[in-house]
Amino acid sequence: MDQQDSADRDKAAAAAAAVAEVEDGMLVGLGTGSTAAHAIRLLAARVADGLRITAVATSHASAEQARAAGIRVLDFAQVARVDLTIDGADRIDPRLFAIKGAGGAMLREKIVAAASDRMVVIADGSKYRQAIGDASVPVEVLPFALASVAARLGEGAMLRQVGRAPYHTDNGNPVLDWNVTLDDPRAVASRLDAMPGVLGHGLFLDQVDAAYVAQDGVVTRLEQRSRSH
Ligand SMILES: O=C[C@H](O)[C@H](O)[C@H](O)COP(=O)(O)O
Repeated sequence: MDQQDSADRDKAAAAAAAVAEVEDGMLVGLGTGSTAAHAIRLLAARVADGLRITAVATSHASAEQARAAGIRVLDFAQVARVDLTIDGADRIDPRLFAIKGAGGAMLREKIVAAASDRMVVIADGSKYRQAIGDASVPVEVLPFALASVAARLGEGAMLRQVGRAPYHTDNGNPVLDWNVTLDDPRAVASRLDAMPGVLGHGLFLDQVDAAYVAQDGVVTRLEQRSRSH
């Protein structure tokens, strides 16, 4: 088995562990990305077997996948609370600090995570580090503020592109991938949170309640002991 197959198997194993937490009657938040796609597939299989749930999605792609697989997806704009959200991450560490947004969904993901009683990250072992820090931080910016925010972030900020065109999120906004030192993630997050024109970013420092990380088929659960939403 090549490395990609084994990472994909680990993504599926982590997803299965999280999907096992879903109970009848729950409103489930569906994350975005290749690992979350496994969770949606496995959840749909449980729905086909009789599990009764509703869901909200953090991206158009996840909503489409879920609906096509038979999951009832509500409009999140009408939803105040979510029971359990299952989502991927680009980096996760033992503090349950995460970097998200390689797929551009971090703003909706953070909004849904903040509305969730429990937010669980699922990841293969390649995402796990002793401390987050070697991935750039995606920053979603109001188009009006693009140049001014890029100037404030400095040389480390690169406009995300698809081919030669600027990438746009599901919200219609551009993304700056910011290569920044993360010795003090809270200071970096506070700086971004306070910057006019920044709509959201991929540093998740207070949202993750638990993580399932799978390496070579072995799933490890990391649990945040005290988290108040
Ligand atoms: O914007 C995308 C999300 O934050 C994803 O959950 C994250 O990038 C992980 O994606 P994947 O499971 O495909 O590695």
